[in-house]
Amino acid sequence: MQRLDLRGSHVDARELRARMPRAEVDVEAALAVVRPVVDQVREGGADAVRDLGERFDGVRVGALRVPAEALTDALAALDPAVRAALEESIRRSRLVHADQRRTDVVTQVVEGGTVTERFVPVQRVGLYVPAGVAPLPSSVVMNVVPAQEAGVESLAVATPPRRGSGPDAALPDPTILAACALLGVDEVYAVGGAQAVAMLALGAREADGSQSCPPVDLVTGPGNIYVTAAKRLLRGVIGTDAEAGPSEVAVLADDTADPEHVAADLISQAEHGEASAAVLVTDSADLADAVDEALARRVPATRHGDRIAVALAGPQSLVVLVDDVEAGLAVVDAYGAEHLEIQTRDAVSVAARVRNAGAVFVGAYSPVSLGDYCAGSNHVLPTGGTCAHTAGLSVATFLRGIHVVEYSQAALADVAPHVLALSSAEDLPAHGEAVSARLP
Ligand SMILES: NC(=O)c1ccc[n+]([C@@H]2O[C@H](COP(=O)([O-])OP(=O)(O)OC[C@H]3O[C@@H](n4cnc5c(N)ncnc54)[C@H](O)[C@@H]3O)[C@@H](O)[C@H]2O)c1
Ligand SMILES: N[C@H](CO)Cc1c[nH]c[nH+]1
Repeated sequence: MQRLDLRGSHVDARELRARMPRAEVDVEAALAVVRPVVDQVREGGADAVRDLGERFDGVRVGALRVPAEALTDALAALDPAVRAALEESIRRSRLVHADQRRTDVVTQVVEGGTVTERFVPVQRVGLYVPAGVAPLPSSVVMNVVPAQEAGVESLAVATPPRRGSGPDAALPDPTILAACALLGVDEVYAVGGAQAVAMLALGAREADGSQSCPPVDLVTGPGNIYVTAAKRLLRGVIGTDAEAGPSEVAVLADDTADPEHVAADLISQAEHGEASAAVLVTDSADLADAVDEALARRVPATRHGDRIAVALAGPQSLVVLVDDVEAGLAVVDAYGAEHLEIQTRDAVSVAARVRNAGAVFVGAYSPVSLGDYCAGSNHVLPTGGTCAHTAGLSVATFLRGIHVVEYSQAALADVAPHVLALSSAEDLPAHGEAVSARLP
């Protein structure tokens, strides 16, 4: 990996941010691809979705919605070890997400005047599950469990169809289907990429006028640049979660870290694809050298070594040398990684001081891939530095807090002079008149 040596230099947060590279993800170019895709789905409905699937996934899907038997067959055929793993992942995820449920909050503002924040689930949501480079059944769990725990009534999963011409071609990956079945999800569409986001957002009708996919209110889930660009383009028509694009890991480590662990963790996220980012921030040049040596050994030996090597050699991946862990904290905060590992002395207190990260993994035995599958935490996390303003997927993503205001006449009369003063300050007297009309 390339090196950035910040030792001895005092760089402020803004400059640090500018010097920490990201993958060269050209969202503008992706938007140019995605805009006509969205227009085509808007105008052509279900047939347009089929045409786009044929173009981008190399397979023409008949029924966009996966038949119920395909879901039950996939579950019946699921490898028992994978089934047990998915069940454990679901169980842990439910524990964490059930604790995120919100109860209504009633605030007595004055005698006779209350404001209640009532948490209401989004009615219908679309959950995107990636399957381009690799099918991600774990992303079914990460999308569906928080939506279910929030109490969402209607949820639809969209995921790309498989290429080829065998009996299962044009159906999604069978483990993804089995995960949906395990979670009781029966509305699954064999549609991927930007056309999936457009179909979920706009709905898709068949040529005979029947509704193939009713539109949703919110689309969540990770995906590649086209999925991300479509979510950005359709925001407003639908709500969206964070931009969960190409995976990233940053490791803040000192000389107590095990270089084999660090190398294995950097490789694990680089495995997602050539645009993935792996960053090591350390005050130990010896550790940096040992990690480089471990990478040189491990990358060629692992199954997806080719794409990992591209990701690690890319401008988005690097080793940053700093004076001490304090300076390292400033670097990782400026970078704002999707996943941040703390492998230092006193990792718990270092982790407690992190301000920007999608999720933080503390100490030697909390590798990022534990969070990908079975920690109980959510793996749909903000990338590209968007953790500075947006959190990863949780029950809160699927809830809206609605304020319910209830004042008595006396409580209204009490505050009326203030309302009248503000309405006249804003030159909106009718606002004030709506209050005075109620008072004797
Ligand atoms: N941040 C997170 O929380 C998180 C979690 C899991 C995965 N991820 C990321 O999600 C991404 C998944 O991407 P993926 O590609 O494997 O799967 P994907 O399902 O997101 O994308 C595949 C789809 O992209 C469309 N597509 C492919 N090439 C296209 C082109 N040239 N023009 C238009 N559309 C095209 C196709 O329709 C295909 O079905 C990875 O980058 C991974 O790192 C992120
Ligand atoms: N690392 C991904 C989040 O960036 C999540 C994932 C799914 N499968 C494996 N990993």
